[in-house]
Amino acid sequence: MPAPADSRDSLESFAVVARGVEKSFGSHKVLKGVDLRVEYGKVVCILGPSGSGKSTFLRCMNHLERIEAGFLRVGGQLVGYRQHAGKLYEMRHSEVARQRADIGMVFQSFNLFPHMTVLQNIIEAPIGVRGIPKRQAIEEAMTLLAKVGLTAKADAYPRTLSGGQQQRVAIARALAMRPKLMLFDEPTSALDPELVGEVLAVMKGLAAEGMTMVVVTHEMGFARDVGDSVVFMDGGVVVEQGTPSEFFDNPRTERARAFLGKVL
Ligand SMILES: Nc1ncnc2c1ncn2[C@@H]1O[C@H](COP(=O)(O)OP(=O)(O)OP(=O)(O)O)[C@@H](O)[C@H]1O
Repeated sequence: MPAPADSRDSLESFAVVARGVEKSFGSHKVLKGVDLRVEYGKVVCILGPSGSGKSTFLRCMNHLERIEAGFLRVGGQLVGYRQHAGKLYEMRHSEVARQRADIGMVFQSFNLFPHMTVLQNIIEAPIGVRGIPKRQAIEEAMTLLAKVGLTAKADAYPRTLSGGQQQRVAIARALAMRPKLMLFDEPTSALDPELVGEVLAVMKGLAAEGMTMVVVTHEMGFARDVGDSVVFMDGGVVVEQGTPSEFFDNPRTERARAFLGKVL
């Protein structure tokens, strides 16, 4: 059970505050006390070797994984837990759903509904979860499709789209919920190399608009060019956090130097 929140970290000025987050799968401790702060309007890129716990940590941010120690706040609210009379209680499913509505998530594998058109994929949650009138949801979806360059594909089914197009739809679908925070879990890892650029360009546009973004990525160029800060994870902890130039040009730890030596 996570420890009760520390009042110093309940600052609303941070989009995300994590302190001492721990998570195990069986006897395998994957997160061993992760600390992180993300300011509103910033792009934080999480880098690190395979198996270092990056995706697990990201999934904790919207309670897709339940943390076991430490605490995690998004938008000033504890993720997945409610505090009452000094005790913590895990949220009911409906409360978690309400909390997740403010947090957009884009996965490596797109996860579009195959039996729905692009437009239906985008309007489903705004109508069903947010209660937005259908006409308005369609108008907003078309604006988002224009933003990701896919106006012409509104009536297409996902299977007829390239991976890059499907991922751009997935981004539009997440944005349709008007999230305050966007989480990206290796959004280009499943794409053919020639399709990576179109997805990164959409993400770069979002960053320029001031969207708060946490991005787990193996795209070092994106982290360097678009990230406001880079978080380097290894062995279930944050080993370094700094500006991209601090990290890429002057890594402080041997572990970061070894990682960069392999990926650059
Ligand atoms: N649901 C799960 N059940 C059991 N083990 C898991 C589960 N999810 C992740 N793991 C394990 O936790 C460890 C960290 O996985 P995670 O996906 O967070 O790493 P990562 O840093 O994102 O790696 P990659 O860059 O390869 O995606 C790995 O050893 C993985 O096998």
